[in-house]
Amino acid sequence: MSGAHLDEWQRRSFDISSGNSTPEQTADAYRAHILSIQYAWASSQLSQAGKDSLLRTYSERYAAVLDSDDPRTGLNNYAESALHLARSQRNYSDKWESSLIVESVLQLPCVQKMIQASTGGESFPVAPADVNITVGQESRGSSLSAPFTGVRSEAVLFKTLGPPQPKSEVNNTASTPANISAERPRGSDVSSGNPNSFFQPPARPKSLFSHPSSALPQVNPGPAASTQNCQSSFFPTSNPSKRKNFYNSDGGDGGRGQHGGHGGADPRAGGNFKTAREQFTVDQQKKYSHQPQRGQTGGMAATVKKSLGANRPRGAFSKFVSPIPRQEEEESVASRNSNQEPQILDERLKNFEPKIIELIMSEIMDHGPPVAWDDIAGLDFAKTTIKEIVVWPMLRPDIFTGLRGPPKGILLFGPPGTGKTLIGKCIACQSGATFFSISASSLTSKWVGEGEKMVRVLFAIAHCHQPAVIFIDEIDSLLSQRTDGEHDSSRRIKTEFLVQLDGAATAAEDRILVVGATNRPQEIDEAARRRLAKRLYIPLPEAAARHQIVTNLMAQENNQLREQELESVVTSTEGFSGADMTQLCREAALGPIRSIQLSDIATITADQVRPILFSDFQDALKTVRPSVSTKDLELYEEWNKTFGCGR
Ligand SMILES: Nc1ncnc2c1ncn2[C@@H]1O[C@H](COP(=O)(O)OP(=O)(O)OP(=O)(O)O)[C@@H](O)[C@H]1O
Ligand SMILES: [Mg+2]
Repeated sequence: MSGAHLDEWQRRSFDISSGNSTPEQTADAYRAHILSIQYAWASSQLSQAGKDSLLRTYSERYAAVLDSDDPRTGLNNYAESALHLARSQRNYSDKWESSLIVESVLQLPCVQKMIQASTGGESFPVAPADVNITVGQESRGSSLSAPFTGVRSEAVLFKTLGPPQPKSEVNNTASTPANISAERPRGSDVSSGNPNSFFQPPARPKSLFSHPSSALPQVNPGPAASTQNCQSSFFPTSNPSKRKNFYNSDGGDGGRGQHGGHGGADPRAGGNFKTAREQFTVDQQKKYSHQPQRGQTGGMAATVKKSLGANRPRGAFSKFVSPIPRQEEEESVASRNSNQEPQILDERLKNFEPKIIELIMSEIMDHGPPVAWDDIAGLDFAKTTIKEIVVWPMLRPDIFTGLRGPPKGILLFGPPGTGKTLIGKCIACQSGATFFSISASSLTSKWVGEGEKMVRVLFAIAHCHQPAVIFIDEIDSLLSQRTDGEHDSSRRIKTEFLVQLDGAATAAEDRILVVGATNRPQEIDEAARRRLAKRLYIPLPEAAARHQIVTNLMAQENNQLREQELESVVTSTEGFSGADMTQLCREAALGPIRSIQLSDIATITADQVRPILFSDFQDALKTVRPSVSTKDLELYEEWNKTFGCGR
C-alpha cells in the first residue's frame, strides 16, 4: 500500500486501540477499515487470502460494536439516534393535515342535536348511523357509532363542549354513567380503540380543563358559546408543529391558544402560530421591556458594581462570541433599543450620544461579591475616615451640609497589595450609593474626542443617579502629571476630568464622590491632587492586622495552628503586605497536598488530606517574600508626610 494509505490506516487503528474513542468512532473506524480492505483488494494491492483474513477480523469486530448491549462499548442505541435524526428532518408528511376540523365535526347533524340537547339539559339519543366522521380518506363512523348514544353521549359532549365544570361537581354525579366516562384516564386517544376517547381531551388539555372559570363564559352557553369552547377542546389538526403549539398554549397566554382565542376562525389558517424565531423575538422584547432601568433601583444600587471592561474574563477558555451579530440578535437589539431609548434619555442626558450613555450604563454597574468593613484587616483610621466622609453623608445628607459637606474626591495611596481596591469594593457595597468603577484604560479611546465625551457622560450619569461614587483604580495612569511630550488626546481627557471634578459637586445637595486609588501617588498631577482633597495613606498591615488576615483565611481551612504558632507567623512576616499574607497562606495551604504521594493524589478523598500545620507556614516563608522594599516604603511615608491627611 502507498504511504498515504498507511498513514490513514494507522490513524484509524489508533482510533480503535486508544480506548478514548466513542462507540460511534470505533464503529466508523472499523467500517473504514473494511472499505479500505475491499478497495485495496479491488485495486490489486491486496491478495484474495489477505483480504479474506482481514475482512473476517474487522467484520467480526465491527459487528461486535453494533450488537453489543453494553452502552459504553456498543451501539445498541444506534437506531435511536438515527431515528432522532430522521424525526428532525422535515418532509412532505409535515404538511399533511387532517380534515378533522372543528367545523366539520360541529356541522354533523348528530353533534348539532347533541349541542342542543346539552344546552336544553335533556338527554337525546343519537342514531349510530349519524356519526360518520371522515379523517382523511378514512371513515371513522363505525368505530364511533356503537356506544355513542343517549345519556352517555350527552355526558361526554357536555364534558367536552358544555360550560366548564369544577372537577368536584363532576365527581358529585358519581352514580351516573356520565361520570364513568368523565373519570376515564386522560390522554387516551382515537388509536386506543375506545370510541369515547375521541372526544376526550388531549394529554395536556390544561387550557380547557384547568381554566380559571373567569376565562370562560359563565352564562349557560348557547350553540355559539359551545362552539367557542369546543374549539379549544378539540384538537383539529394532526400537523405535529401545530399540535406542539396547541399544547404550549396553556396557562401562559391565559388560555388564548391559537384555537380558543379566535372564536370561529379556521384553526387551519395558522391563527397565532409563531415560528421559533418569531417566538424568540417576542420573548426578547418581553424580557427587555420588563427590565428596570439600571441605576434606578434605589437600595439595590448599593451592591451593584462593575468595572468598565477591567474585569471581563477574556482568554483561551472564555466563551467564543461571534463578531458578526446574528439576525435574531440584531432584531432583539433593535427592539431593545426602541424599547429602552426613552428610558435612557433623561432630560439632562439628551445632549449626549445614546451609544456612550448605553456603554457607561451597561458597563459600570453590576453585582459583585459583597465585602464588609470587617473583611478589611487593620486600617482603622482609613476605614473610620471613609465612613465619615462617604457612608454617613450618603445616609444623612441633611446633616452633612455646608462646611460638614463631604469632599469631592478622596485618594487612597500606599504600597501595592494593601487593600486599596478592597476598600473601593467595600464602599460599593456599604455606602448605598450608585457605584461607578472605571479603569483609566476604558476612558482612553482610539477615537479622538471619544475619551472626553466618556468622561462627560460618566459625570452626567452620576448626576442623574445620586448619591454616586466614582471609583477610579490606578488613577495615576489617568491623572499623571501633564508633560509637554504627552499625547494630545490623553492631555484633553485629563483636563476634562479635572473640569468635571471641579464642577461635580457645585450644588450643595449634589452627592458625587470620586475615589481614586494608586500606588504611585507621586505621579499624580498637582491639580488633580488638590481636587482629591482627602488623601489617605493605606500602609502595610501591622501585626494585629496580619494576625487577623491569617485568622480569617485559616478559619475556612482545616488547620492545627496553635495561637503561639500563629504569633510566630505574625512576627516573622514584618513588612508583608495584605496580598503577601494572602499569598503566604495559599502557599502554606498547599503543604498538605505536597506531602501526598504522587500516586495517591488521584484516589485520595478530601477528608484524608491532613490539616495545615505550622511547619507548612515555615516552609512557605522560605519562598514567599515581602513585595514592598523598605526604600519604596520610605517614599510612601515621605509623600504621606507631605500630602497625606493621616495623623
Ligand atoms: N487589609 C487587608 N485585609 C484583608 N485582606 C487584604 C488586605 N489588604 C490586602 N488584602 C488582600 O490582598 C489582596 C489584594 O488587595 P488589593 O487589590 O486591595 O490591593 P491594592 O492596594 O489595590 O494593590 P495595588 O496597589 O497593587 O492595586 C486582596 O484581595 C486581599 O485578599
Ligand atoms: Mg488595586
